Amino acid sequence: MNAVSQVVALSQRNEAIVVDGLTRRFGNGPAVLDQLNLAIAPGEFVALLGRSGSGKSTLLRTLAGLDPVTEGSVIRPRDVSVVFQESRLLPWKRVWQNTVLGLPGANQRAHALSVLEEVGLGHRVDAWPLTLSGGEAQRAALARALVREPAFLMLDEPFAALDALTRLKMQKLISELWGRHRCSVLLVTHDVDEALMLADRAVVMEHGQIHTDLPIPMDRPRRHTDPRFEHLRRVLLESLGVYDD
Ligand SMILES: Nc1ncnc2c1ncn2[C@@H]1O[C@H](COP(=O)(O)OP(=O)(O)OP(=O)(O)O)[C@@H](O)[C@H]1O
Repeated sequence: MNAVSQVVALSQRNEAIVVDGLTRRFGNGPAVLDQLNLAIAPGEFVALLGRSGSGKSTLLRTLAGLDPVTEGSVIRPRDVSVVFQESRLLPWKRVWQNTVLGLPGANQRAHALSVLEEVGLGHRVDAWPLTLSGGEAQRAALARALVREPAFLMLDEPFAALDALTRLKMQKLISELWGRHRCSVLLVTHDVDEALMLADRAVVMEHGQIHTDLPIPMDRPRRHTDPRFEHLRRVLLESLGVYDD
């Protein structure tokens, strides 16, 4: 069985993500996603890059079921969570209440506490969202995503608004959480180094399609000093058109 049929077979057990010939248009405009194909294996970490306006967020929103499909098909697990650039916490609910919002079942607070502890926010469980720092708010958003134990976690530039040091800490946290939960991850990022530090594969979008699909065969934990890092960075920057003109 080849790799694609393996992924298709797994998708029939609701564990993989398979995007087949996906097209998305807004009104009569050009296709933002143009017969796009992408497969993500269970537990795989994929970084999605591309120039501004190349359709990354549209792809993610479509995968999350937030945007309709014009043509083609999307197969994905039922349990998905999305973390956006801004935390989207409800300001009138405490952090722990935000974390378990909408979840059924008893022991909600204990459940929230354990996941908030896991993301390093155990000391802020009763805080109001507006009193959190940017990094803390994104930790809370991650806790809210993880508490649902998603089979597929989508991250849309979750660290873009954070300062450089907080961003590095959050990358480390994501790497640890993924190591523990082993869900499939799609991370939208503009940051080539972030993709190389975290992902198994980096895919680059262009003209509504996947233009580059680059495996990142480096052991974890990764170091910027790994000699393969510089080579992969150059390949990715080239595919993003950084060296054009
Ligand atoms: N609701 C909408 N109505 C009309 N056009 C839209 C809508 N949402 C997105 N688009 C268009 O689709 C294209 C892709 O947008 P998208 O936000 O997916 O790009 P992106 O790669 O995520 O960009 P960025 O990196 O700047 O966030 C853009 O040309 C955008 O104007």
